[in-house]
Amino acid sequence: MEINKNKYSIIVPTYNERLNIALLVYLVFKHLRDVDFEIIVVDDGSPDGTQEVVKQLQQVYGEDRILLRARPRKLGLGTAYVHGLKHASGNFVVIMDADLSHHPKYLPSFIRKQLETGASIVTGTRYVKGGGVHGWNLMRKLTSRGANVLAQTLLWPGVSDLTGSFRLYRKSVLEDVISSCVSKGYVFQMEMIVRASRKCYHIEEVPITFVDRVYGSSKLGGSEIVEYLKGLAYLLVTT
Ligand SMILES: Nc1nc2c(ncn2[C@@H]2O[C@H](COP(=O)(O)OP(=O)(O)O[C@H]3O[C@H](CO)[C@@H](O)[C@H](O)[C@@H]3O)[C@@H](O)[C@H]2O)c(=O)[nH]1
Ligand SMILES: [Mg+2]
Repeated sequence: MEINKNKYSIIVPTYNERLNIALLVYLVFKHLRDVDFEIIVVDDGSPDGTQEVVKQLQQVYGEDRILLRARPRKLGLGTAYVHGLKHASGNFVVIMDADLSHHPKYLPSFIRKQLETGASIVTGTRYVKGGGVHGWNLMRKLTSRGANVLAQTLLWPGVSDLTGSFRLYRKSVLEDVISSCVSKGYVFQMEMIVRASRKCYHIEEVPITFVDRVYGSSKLGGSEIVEYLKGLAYLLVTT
């Protein structure tokens, strides 16, 4: 097999993920053995001491492998990615959640898919054969499905999972797409992929199973849903 000379910057936004972050880091190292990567944790001043755990992980794995790029307070998921990206030294960037809903075991399939196809974006999808969701209640399932069906019908971007955030990007592409995004919260995932599709970037998908978190709770609230609907309307008129 050809040697993979790419470097992958894995951006992990955290807000109160003290109980998850160490396991996540351990699993990333376990599943990415022959790959050059760094993990960039963007913590928004978590009151639970997430940053203390990250500092301990830096002692174990090295400050060149685990980067802590904190912000003073909770400033939203979309802007956390923008912040992490500024510090990324890889030519590819992976974005994933800290709470193990995005399992690091899928990382090799994202990388393989990109190498095989030369895609600019590989997005994890729950909504094709081989993918799925575990552990969500009916309300949350309906919210996710509804959000996807709505955006799918109105914006037809040609991607099956618009709101998922487990993705691999060519860094230059992420920089380009991110600079045209206006949303700050969860709606960001949808805006990103719609804009990328409008810009005709090569997007591939890999199936993933999203398993609901064991520790802590979701930060997705009602206000995020309102923001999502606003974002959808905005994209509808502007793209
Ligand atoms: N730095 C930072 N991190 C945040 C913030 N809000 C959430 N996070 C982090 O972002 C990740 C996802 O947050 P969750 O609260 O666990 O989201 P979820 O409800 O499980 O939603 C997931 O699935 C959605 C699709 O159904 C996705 O849209 C969403 O991005 C996420 O992957 C976690 O690592 C969490 O700590 C924030 O304001 N700032
Ligand atoms: Mg989660």
